[in-house]
Amino acid sequence: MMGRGETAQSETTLLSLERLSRRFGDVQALDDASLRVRAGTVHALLGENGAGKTTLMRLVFGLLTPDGGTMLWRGASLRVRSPAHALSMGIGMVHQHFTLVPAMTVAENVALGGHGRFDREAAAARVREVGARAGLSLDPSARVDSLPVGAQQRCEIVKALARDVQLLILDEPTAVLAPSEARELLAWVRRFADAGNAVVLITHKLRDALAVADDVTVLHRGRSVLTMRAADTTEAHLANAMLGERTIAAPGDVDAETVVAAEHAAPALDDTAVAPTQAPETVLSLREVTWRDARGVVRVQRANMSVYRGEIVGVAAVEGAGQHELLRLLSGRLTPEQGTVVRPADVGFVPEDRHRDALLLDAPLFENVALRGAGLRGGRLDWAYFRRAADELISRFDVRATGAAAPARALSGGNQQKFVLGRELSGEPPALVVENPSRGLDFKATLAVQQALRAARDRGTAVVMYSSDLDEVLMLADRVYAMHAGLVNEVIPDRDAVGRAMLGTLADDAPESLGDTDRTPAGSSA
Ligand SMILES: Nc1ncnc2c1ncn2[C@@H]1O[C@H](COP(=O)(O)OP(=O)(O)OP(=O)(O)O)[C@@H](O)[C@H]1O
Repeated sequence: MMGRGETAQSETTLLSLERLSRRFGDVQALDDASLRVRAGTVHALLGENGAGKTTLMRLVFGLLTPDGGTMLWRGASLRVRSPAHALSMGIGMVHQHFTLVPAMTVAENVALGGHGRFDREAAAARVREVGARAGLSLDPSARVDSLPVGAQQRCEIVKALARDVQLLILDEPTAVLAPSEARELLAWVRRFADAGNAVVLITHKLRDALAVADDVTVLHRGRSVLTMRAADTTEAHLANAMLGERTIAAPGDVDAETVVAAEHAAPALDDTAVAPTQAPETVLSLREVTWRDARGVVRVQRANMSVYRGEIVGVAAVEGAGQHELLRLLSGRLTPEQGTVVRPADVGFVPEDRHRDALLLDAPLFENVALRGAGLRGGRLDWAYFRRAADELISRFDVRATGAAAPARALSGGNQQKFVLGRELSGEPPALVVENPSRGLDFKATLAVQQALRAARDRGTAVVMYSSDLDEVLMLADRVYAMHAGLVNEVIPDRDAVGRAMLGTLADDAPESLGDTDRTPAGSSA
């Protein structure tokens, strides 16, 4: 079955995709896409939002069939009927949106889709065994919905490994992770490949790609435009390939150097912001706000916070510190158990899980536009207006979609994110709360989103943004609140101080702590 090159393991081609094509209605999602994955390697698959990366890997995992082209697995023709079939051949995939059953335990999820009767002890033992072998620790009896996102991802990976996969496809795995978790995951990816397996890593982080991958392939509008050894290329080169032939930047376009500069941008305070001359106008505020989850655990404890007109307030926290709940209290998605929330009727909100919380996937885009502010409207809906608004949003935010009538499901992950952000910004709400706003976006879209947030701030919107990437918080925020174990404190926007406050190691009386009392914005004379 194997190719003739198996003497040197790294020369054995596990998966070979030749000139694949796939169309959805009017959209040619793939057109001449090729990829060769060698055993023992990590292969980074790069490309702009909507370039066709996920579609290509769905062909391999049996979720879609190609219109044309050839797929080979260990040198033999590959026809995949279903994900179960792919798994039985040794091909696994972890999606951008997890497919675990939240109310079931880790062991139950891992056993799901296997054969024979469910044996709790055997399933738990299997999770422990696979986890130990891979160095991915997991409690088999934990319910998935009680796990932080990093552990949910380990569960997805262990689920694939329990089926003895040799090729693991990871679709933007680090997008949901905190930087330390991302480093751990990439180190694991390297070890898994070194053991003779292979990984296809879809990522928007060029630095990660170059750090961990042996080979890289760049897709542009459904075509492979570059394949090389990672050691022979640079971020600027890859960025150019991702932007296609437009290497000379058009006015307002982003060039590769800007991209690299953006990726390496040192966290800096935005000292160009105009200092307000009058007393700042509070748009959002929390006073002694406490919130408890269904199990009685205090997630937000006596929080005090003020957000003024025309500023970006950054929230910095490690996973599970209560930031998820804090953002929902600020945007009116949760009601406090104690304390007072003051907010305008209209608060734009971009939740991190756009699939679950922000979109009706099977509804057309114009109906998804109408979701915004639906609770505030009475009476008839002006559909012609929503169609026009959807068209405008598609062009303004560079959403790649066939039009306002396309269902949200037909958009690539990054384009869904751009659409949701554009929708929440439309109508210029007085306040905007965003959670991981650039998750899943390519570098060009990330810069565009950061620009859009700054522009909203400059128009007077009170913006609250949380990002699991601390550098992004520091780069965008005028003021920073750090959260640790449900406690909210304003901290000077300095990397070390914020980092320590996130870990709960910053004492209240430390000079960097601004305590939990309100401050006027920096530079204010009030
Ligand atoms: N089920 C579908 N129906 C219609 N169009 C689709 C469908 N799935 C994907 N597409 C289209 O195919 C193109 C490629 O999408 P794909 O999800 O593969 O991109 P991607 O490179 O993974 O993007 P991202 O980085 O944003 O996740 C996009 O234009 C998308 O709108």
